[in-house]
Amino acid sequence: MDKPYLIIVAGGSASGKSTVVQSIIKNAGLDDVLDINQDDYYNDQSHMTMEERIKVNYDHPNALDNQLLFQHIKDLLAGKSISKPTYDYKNYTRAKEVEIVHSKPVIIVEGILALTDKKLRDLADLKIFVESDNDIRFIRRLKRDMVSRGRSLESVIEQYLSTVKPMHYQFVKPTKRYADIIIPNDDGHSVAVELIVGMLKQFMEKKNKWH
Ligand SMILES: Nc1ncnc2c1ncn2[C@@H]1O[C@H](COP(=O)(O)OP(=O)(O)O)[C@@H](O)[C@H]1O
Ligand SMILES: Nc1ccn([C@@H]2O[C@H](COP(=O)(O)O)[C@@H](O)[C@H]2O)c(=O)n1
Repeated sequence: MDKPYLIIVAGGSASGKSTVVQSIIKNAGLDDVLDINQDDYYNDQSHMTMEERIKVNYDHPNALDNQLLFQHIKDLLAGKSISKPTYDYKNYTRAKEVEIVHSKPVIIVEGILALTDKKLRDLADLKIFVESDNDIRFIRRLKRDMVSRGRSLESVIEQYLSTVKPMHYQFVKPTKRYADIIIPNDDGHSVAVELIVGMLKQFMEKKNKWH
C-alpha cells in the first residue's frame, strides 16, 4: 500500500471540525477515508474520583496522550492496524471498549490541539484550521454539551470561562499559523470543502493510475 494521505484538522471547540470533516468525506464520495478524533486520546482517568475528573483542564495539551496518538498515526501511515481508545464524555474518562482500526488511503485527524505537536504536524500532507466566532462557538458548545455530553448549563458556562476560553487563546488559536488552509465556519463552508475535495480526488486518481 502507498503511504496514506494525512489531513490534520484543528480549530476551537465547536468551531465545526467534525461537521467540516463529514462534509469533506460525503462530498468526496470516498469510502476509503479514516476519521480519527483526537478526543479519543484524552488520558485514561479511571483511577480518579469523579470530583477529580471534573476539575481537569481538558483544553491543555497535557490532558491528552499525544505520544499514543503519534504512535498510532505512524502505525496507520505504515499500513498497520491499531487498537484505538474510545472516550466517554459523561464519565470524563476513556471507555472500556477499544476499536480495531485498519489503515485507509486517506486519514483525517481532528481535534482542538491536533496541530500542537510538531512531530504529528510534520507527518501531515494537508493542515486545516476551522475558525468560527467565539460567541457562535460557545452557543454551539452549550447546545451540544447539554444534549450529547450530559452537561448542565452551569457546568458548561463555568468550564468555558475557567479553561476553554483561556486555553483557546494560549494553545489552540496560535496553531492557526501552521495551517495550509483556514476555513471560516460561522455560516457555511462549501467553497473550502469543494477545494479540499478537488485535492483529494486528484490524489486518489494519481494513486489509482499507479496501480
Ligand atoms: N456551519 C455551521 N452552521 C450551523 N451549525 C454548525 C455549523 N458547523 C457546525 N455546526 C454545529 O455546531 C456544533 C459543533 O460542531 P462540531 O462539528 O461538532 O464542532 P467541533 O468538531 O469543532 O467541536 C454541532 O451541533 C454542529 O451541528
Ligand atoms: N471529559 C472531557 C473531555 C473533553 N472536553 C471538552 O471537549 C472539547 C474538545 O472537543 P470538541 O469536539 O469541542 O473539539 C474541549 O474543549 C474540552 O473542554 C470536556 O468537556 N470533557
